[in-house]
Amino acid sequence: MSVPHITGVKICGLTEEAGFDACVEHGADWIGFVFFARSPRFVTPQRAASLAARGPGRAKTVGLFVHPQDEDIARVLEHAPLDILQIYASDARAQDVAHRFGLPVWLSIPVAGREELPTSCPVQRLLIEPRPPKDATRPGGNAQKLDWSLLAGWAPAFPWMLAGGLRPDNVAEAVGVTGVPAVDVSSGVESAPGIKDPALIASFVQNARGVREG
Ligand SMILES: O=C(O)c1ccccc1NCC(=O)[C@H](O)[C@H](O)COP(=O)(O)O
Repeated sequence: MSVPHITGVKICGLTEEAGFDACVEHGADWIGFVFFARSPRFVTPQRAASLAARGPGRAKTVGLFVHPQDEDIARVLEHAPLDILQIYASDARAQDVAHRFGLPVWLSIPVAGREELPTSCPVQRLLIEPRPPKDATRPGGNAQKLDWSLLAGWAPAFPWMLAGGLRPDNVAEAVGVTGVPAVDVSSGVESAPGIKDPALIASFVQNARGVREG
């Protein structure tokens, strides 16, 4: 008998209580805080700490950093209890961060074609997402969808996650087409940039998981 595999769900870019509480209530696996100042989802380390203190339930907290210096990460960790560091950086820098901070590191990999899919994982998990538009002001969180057909039949031996343009109404198809073990969403569960909608969070988690449950 095969054991049902449940899709992991990360909700990224929490800034306020209602959204945070909805992630906990609906059983998100990971809750992300964005420490990139030019993002509408930016939170201070103190704000992230105060949200996390509400009790993340079974969820783990993920801190997102863009090409961080060690001091940037250390300053956040002084206040906010992060379980995982998600970074935009080179493979070597990501490994360096993992060694320095002793925390699992997830590395974002922008992809535009099948030839860019990674063949190995230098850290604990890779986040596969689309390359940002040329005029983007941030490398992720742009509600831009990857061509999922690039991932059909891709079955790496390492942990990975799909991000970019996912929404409650397309996540089941994304999981079905790609077979991805975990998904990441930000814009698709927002009522306005930086403001999460609890009802969209509920639907997203349910639809992401529905593909493989039951
Ligand atoms: O969200 C941001 O503002 C952001 C800023 C800088 C780097 C990354 C950022 N977001 C990354 C993510 O939240 C995830 O990759 C997300 O699932 C994809 O975003 P979206 O397409 O908005 O769902």
